[in-house]
Amino acid sequence: MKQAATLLVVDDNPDVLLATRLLLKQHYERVLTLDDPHAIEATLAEHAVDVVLLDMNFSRDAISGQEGFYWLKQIHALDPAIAVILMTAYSDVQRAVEAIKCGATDFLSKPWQNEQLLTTVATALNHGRDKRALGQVARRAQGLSQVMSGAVPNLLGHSKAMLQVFDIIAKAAQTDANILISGESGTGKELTAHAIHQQSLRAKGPFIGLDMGALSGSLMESELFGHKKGAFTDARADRVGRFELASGGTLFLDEIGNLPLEQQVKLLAALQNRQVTPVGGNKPIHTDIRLICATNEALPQAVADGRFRQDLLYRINTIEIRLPPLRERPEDIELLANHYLEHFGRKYRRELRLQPSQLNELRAYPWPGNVRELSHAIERAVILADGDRLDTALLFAARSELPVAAEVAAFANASAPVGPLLQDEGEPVFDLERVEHHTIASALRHFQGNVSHAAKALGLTRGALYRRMEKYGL
Ligand SMILES: Nc1ncnc2c1ncn2[C@@H]1O[C@H](COP(=O)(O)OP(=O)(O)OP(=O)(O)O)[C@@H](O)[C@H]1O
Repeated sequence: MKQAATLLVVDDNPDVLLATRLLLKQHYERVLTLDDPHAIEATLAEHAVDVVLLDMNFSRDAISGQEGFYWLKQIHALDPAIAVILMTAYSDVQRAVEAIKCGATDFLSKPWQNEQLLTTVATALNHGRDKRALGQVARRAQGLSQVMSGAVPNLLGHSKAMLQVFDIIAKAAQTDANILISGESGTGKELTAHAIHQQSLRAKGPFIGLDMGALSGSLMESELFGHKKGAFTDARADRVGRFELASGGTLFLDEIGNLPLEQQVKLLAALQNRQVTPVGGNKPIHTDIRLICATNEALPQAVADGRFRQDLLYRINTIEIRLPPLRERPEDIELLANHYLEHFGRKYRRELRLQPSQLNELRAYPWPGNVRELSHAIERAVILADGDRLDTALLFAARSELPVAAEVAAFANASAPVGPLLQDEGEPVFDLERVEHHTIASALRHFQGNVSHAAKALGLTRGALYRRMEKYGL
């Protein structure tokens, strides 16, 4: 049986090309030949070549062998993992050593025995594959260290609604089905995606996330599929895309509703064909991922509005998990609040307890920012607590800072001038930080805790808004 490999023979002697091709064709799936080394670049761009057999002497400079060295360097500049065997009729040990030092995998002197040629090609092929695999591991490791975060907290809850969620997670985790997680901001969609990955057969593989709310369309494409050096102005080196990084594991696409239509087509094709082509490249890369998407908007509505492709929605929502907002599961508040109290108590070395009346207030509050808001509220109250008691006012500090309706209305209408923030006595506030804090709180309140929408209205990326929310404890 022929081996799946592509070989390229470059020699300006047509007899050598014919003889080599006839011999190698019996053993390898594809054998390409070139009589002019200037065509090497175009050939390598078109085909994934594993081994090049390269003549050392072309007509320009028939005996020194320098031309062979020149083309060897050119090949490795295009793809350092290609195995190159140099061939010459003027063999000597000195040149063999030089060729290997310059990166050739092996050296072959003409005329050769067929057996000798086949053994050299087979060895070079293995060598090239090892080198390619090592390169991929190194590139993936580099990419992974950039996108993987640290330990992930557990998904907590004992309400009926959350028990149902845990049940779906356990069942879905055992399959490779695509999963769509929906829910308001801060309900734990990302945490749920981690939980699925950790319980799945891919748990030992990578978990790679990408927030579609934080990137522009073209950047998203390059992040998803990778890019080749020179594909666009800032592409100074090849970049591995998240699809490739997630191979063997899980790819988590947050805020999938923000993916522009043009990129939706490409994502659909990547999922259907199980391969991606980096931006500026032409060689598809096979991928093996489980896809989990998250959204805090109703995608069927986005489909009805013509903003989201129906075929893509069907492809990504084989299993749907809806995370209930915290206000629909007040039974979970005590568990979560005590969890965060202990967590932040340890972090800030404070021993604090919640009073039953405080718990009742926590249960009654609607938590538009869901679990994220609850955790921030507890963290702030722990930091600012006096003695061993939590101050109820501190727990709800964010609530008391929420803006009045008139300002929300002004904010909602972008064309209406928003007047200065007024203190109680009617004096304008010129403290930028306070104004920023107030405006962000207004936006979040107006969009009912939807971070993406608030970020868009504020002209910030979701990442930038989250950083400010952390800063102001929102
Ligand atoms: N059930 C839960 N148990 C413990 N922590 C939770 C739970 N749900 C959410 N959290 C915490 O709340 C915060 C927000 O969670 P996460 O980022 O998963 O929410 P999200 O729905 O993906 O939010 P967004 O849509 O804004 O990205 C995180 O700190 C997370 O650890």
